[in-house]
Amino acid sequence: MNGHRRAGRDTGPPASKPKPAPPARPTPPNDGQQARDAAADQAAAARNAPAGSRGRSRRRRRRRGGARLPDRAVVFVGPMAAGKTSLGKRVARELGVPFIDTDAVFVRQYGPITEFFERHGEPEFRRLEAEVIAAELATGGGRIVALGGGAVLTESTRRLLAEHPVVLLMTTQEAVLRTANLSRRPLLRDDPEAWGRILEERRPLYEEVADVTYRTDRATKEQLARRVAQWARSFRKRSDNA
Ligand SMILES: Nc1ncnc2c1ncn2[C@@H]1O[C@H](COP(=O)(O)OP(=O)(O)OP(=O)(O)O)[C@@H](O)[C@H]1O
Ligand SMILES: O=C(O)C1=C[C@@H](O)[C@@H](O)[C@H](O)C1
Ligand SMILES: [Mg+2]
Repeated sequence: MNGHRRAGRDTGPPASKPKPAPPARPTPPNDGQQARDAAADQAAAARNAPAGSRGRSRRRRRRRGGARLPDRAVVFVGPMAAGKTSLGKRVARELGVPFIDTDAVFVRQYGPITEFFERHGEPEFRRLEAEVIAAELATGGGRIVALGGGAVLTESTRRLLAEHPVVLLMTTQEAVLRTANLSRRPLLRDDPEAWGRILEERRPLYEEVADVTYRTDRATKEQLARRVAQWARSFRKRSDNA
């Protein structure tokens, strides 16, 4: 599992694997790849099924009856501009649950993040960001919560994530520089190439908290939203089985 603490599909570290230039987005439908992705999603769901429910008949029954989203936040983490906000919104729509973006909650409470960084510095941002996240995760009910790119730096946040299904979104620096609006991201505004360096520093933390990884530079938002929604419906934390 390439260092993942819990089971899930890991499509591999994008920055360190030699690979052909990524296709221009949106990625054209690729039936072979889609079939492989669907099979991988089902395998991940089966691995995470509650103890005693891994037989084929139980899985079939669950598909027919429609698996339910866990009664808690499904959390999106990942590097800056990987797609946590835009994909999170789509997955929430797909599942019919609320979407919360903790960066947006922060902005409502404390003002624009770029200005906050300039006035108060990163440590104060992290302290308040962790408070915002803890408050959101304490709210029950099925929903999607997208975190800021650096939220996993805070240990108390990582501890809270152990109780939630966590989706790691990964992409490449090339894709980010092509698509993202860097002026809204204070850590990248003056040095866009810092994206890769920051990712390498944070990668172990992302992998520590993640239950599953999806690459957002290899499929359209629509394709990914369906896959992630399906995964979220069938995923159960190991602690749920006790
Ligand atoms: N397949 C995809 N999935 C998600 N986002 C994509 C995809 N393809 C392109 N994008 C684009 O990537 C950009 C970055 O997305 P977004 O703002 O959701 O990232 P983020 O992870 O929330 O970033 P931050 O860490 O700064 O909050 C957006 O312009 C989005 O439309
Ligand atoms: O990766 C980061 O450190 C950040 C990502 C954004 O989502 C914001 O939370 C903020 O700009 C910091
Ligand atoms: Mg975001």
